[in-house]
Amino acid sequence: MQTTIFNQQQSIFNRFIAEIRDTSIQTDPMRFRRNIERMGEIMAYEISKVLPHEVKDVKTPLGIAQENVMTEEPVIASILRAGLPMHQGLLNYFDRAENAFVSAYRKYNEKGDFDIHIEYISSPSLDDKVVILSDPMLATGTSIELAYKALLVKGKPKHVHIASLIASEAGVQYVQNMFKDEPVTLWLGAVDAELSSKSYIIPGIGDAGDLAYGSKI
Ligand SMILES: O=P(O)(O)OC[C@H]1O[C@H](OP(=O)(O)OP(=O)(O)O)[C@H](O)[C@@H]1O
Ligand SMILES: O=c1cc[nH]c(=O)[nH]1
Ligand SMILES: [Mg+2]
Repeated sequence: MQTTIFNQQQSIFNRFIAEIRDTSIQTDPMRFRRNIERMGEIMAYEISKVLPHEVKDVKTPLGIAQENVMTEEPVIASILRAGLPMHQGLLNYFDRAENAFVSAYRKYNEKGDFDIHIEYISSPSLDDKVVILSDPMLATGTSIELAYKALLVKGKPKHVHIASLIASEAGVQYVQNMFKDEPVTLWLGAVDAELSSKSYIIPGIGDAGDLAYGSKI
């Protein structure tokens, strides 16, 4: 499966990743959300390079220009709630995209184990569409898996681009294995080595949803 890991190259993207990890900067939730949005924008730009393009005539006030432009818009599908700022970043560039949202949250029991619950889905038809499935965190990979399966009720995409900012090695392997026979491309900001006993990414960033929107009860 084609997998791009952004922080393996030098770019301004790495400063944004560093800032969302940094506890002294995480105290500013607006900066946290905006950094995630900015990384969504950069990912949109990189993903756009592999989407179908065609040379079109463009009428200017002084003549005809030929430009190689995208011929179809993706559907941006994001996992609530931490996916919201990244969704906005992707949508800032793919501004004519259709949009889908899936809720997925970890419901913990007394033992500290959790199940992932999907209770909400809102999506256009996905039949034969290019879908960007976005979630800033890919820890075990279960949220991506369940969100994708829930979205299939809305149709079978022709290609899925999975976009995550921080992933764990185990989560990447899980997703690569799950989608090994499917037309899926992975776009990752950084891949961290470990998962904690509570399935948090180490060193990771902590809880992305809480950092963006505050703790929940
Ligand atoms: O790969 P996984 O092990 O499934 O973990 C990743 C998921 O965890 C986070 O959501 P969370 O459940 O914390 O919900 P939230 O966005 O509402 O905080 C994150 O945004 C992913 O959706
Ligand atoms: O490290 C993690 C794992 C899941 N969800 C998060 O927000 N962070
Ligand atoms: Mg969370």
